[in-house]
Amino acid sequence: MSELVYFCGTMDCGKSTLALQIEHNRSARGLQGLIFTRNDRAGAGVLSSRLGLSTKAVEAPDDFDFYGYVVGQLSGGGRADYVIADEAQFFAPDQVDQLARIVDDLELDVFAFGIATDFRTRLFPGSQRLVELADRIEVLQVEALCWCGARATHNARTVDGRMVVEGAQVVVGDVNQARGEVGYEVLCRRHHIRRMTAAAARAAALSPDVLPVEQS
Ligand SMILES: Nc1ncnc2c1ncn2[C@@H]1O[C@H](COP(=O)(O)OP(=O)(O)O)[C@@H](O)[C@H]1O
Ligand SMILES: Cc1cn([C@H]2C[C@H](O)[C@@H](COP(=O)(O)O)O2)c(=O)[nH]c1=O
Repeated sequence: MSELVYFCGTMDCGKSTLALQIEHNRSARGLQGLIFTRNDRAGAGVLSSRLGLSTKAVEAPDDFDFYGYVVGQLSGGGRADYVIADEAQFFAPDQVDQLARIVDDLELDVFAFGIATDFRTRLFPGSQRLVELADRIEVLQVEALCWCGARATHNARTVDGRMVVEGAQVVVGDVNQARGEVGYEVLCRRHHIRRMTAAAARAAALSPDVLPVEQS
């Protein structure tokens, strides 16, 4: 039975790496997949992982018809044994419906990868639809960690090093960005709610308010 599987986790937890591994293992056995992505940091038409691996992919903008594309491939004599879709949080809800239709009508497995929530802890529309429609939701095994050592469950956005909670939902970027740029940091819920990034925690630890009082 074919499945729509949604692999989700925070930024930097290994989703794209897993997508590349699934692709590698299946193509090593002679299967042929269709690989889609949207807004990968490495540029259009690329699925890339921070481990340095990447592969070519079909860029899927907002008006892209996943179902139509796969049907076009198959009816044109092409092969498609499975589908991989990275950065799925950026897909429109209708596009996630198309992915489900690929599973149900064309009987192909679809493996979708993406973060669930944005920098304000709100679900992306595409992620919400994946939660609603997926046969299976898999949370990645390798945990990204908050600076405090707890499992990171949320994505924070920083501007010039400070955590922000207002702004456009979509801003392509990365963790560990230089000062002055929009960046991201993964945090546990406790520290996301307190807006306590690693830099803020360091600053608080150095603050005179928390230094021990000298004994006279
Ligand atoms: N130099 C490194 N050595 C080992 N593992 C690394 C290194 N750099 C990144 N990684 C691993 O890659 C993960 C990020 O993988 P990636 O597929 O790019 O994440 P995602 O797609 O979820 O944002 C990190 O959590 C870490 O486990
Ligand atoms: C939290 C958050 C993230 N993004 C962007 C930043 C990155 O370009 C991607 C996530 O990619 P990754 O491979 O999972 O690291 O999403 C965004 O646009 N808005 C957000 O709120």
